Amino acid sequence: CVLKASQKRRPLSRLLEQLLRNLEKRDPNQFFAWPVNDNFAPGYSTIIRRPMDFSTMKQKIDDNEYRSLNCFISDFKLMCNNAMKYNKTGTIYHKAARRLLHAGLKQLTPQKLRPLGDILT
Ligand SMILES: COc1ccc(C(=O)NC2CCC2)cc1-c1cc(C(C)=O)n2cccnc12
Repeated sequence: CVLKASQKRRPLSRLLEQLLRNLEKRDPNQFFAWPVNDNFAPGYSTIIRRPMDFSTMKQKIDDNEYRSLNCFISDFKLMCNNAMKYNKTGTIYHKAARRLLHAGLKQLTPQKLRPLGDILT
């Protein structure tokens, strides 16, 4: 059947949605699913200038804000680094962020992405 214009997704958007779903699986506690709330993280919005979370990344995909895979990867790194900056070493959030960053970047290596073909060029 012919896809309606609204259903037509850019190849990059379809790829990024797939990558996002795989990254979200590495966050079973959903610590990174939504923006961090200052009520649960005192002073968060003064310490972290550029907050990022998976729901915001999903919105940016839907709004076609990512011009490249690298921009997407930068937001993923920003999200993890924010958590390692705000939360002290040894906390569940710092450990979760380090684990998520490590596992996520392994999924985003050129070797893993090359099979996806020329979408990335
Ligand atoms: C969307 O953010 C969250 C959502 C849920 C939870 C959560 O379920 N925390 C329970 C585990 C012990 C309390 C924590 C967070 C959370 C993430 C973070 C991050 C990512 O820094 N955070 C920092 C301080 C306090 N809470 C959090």
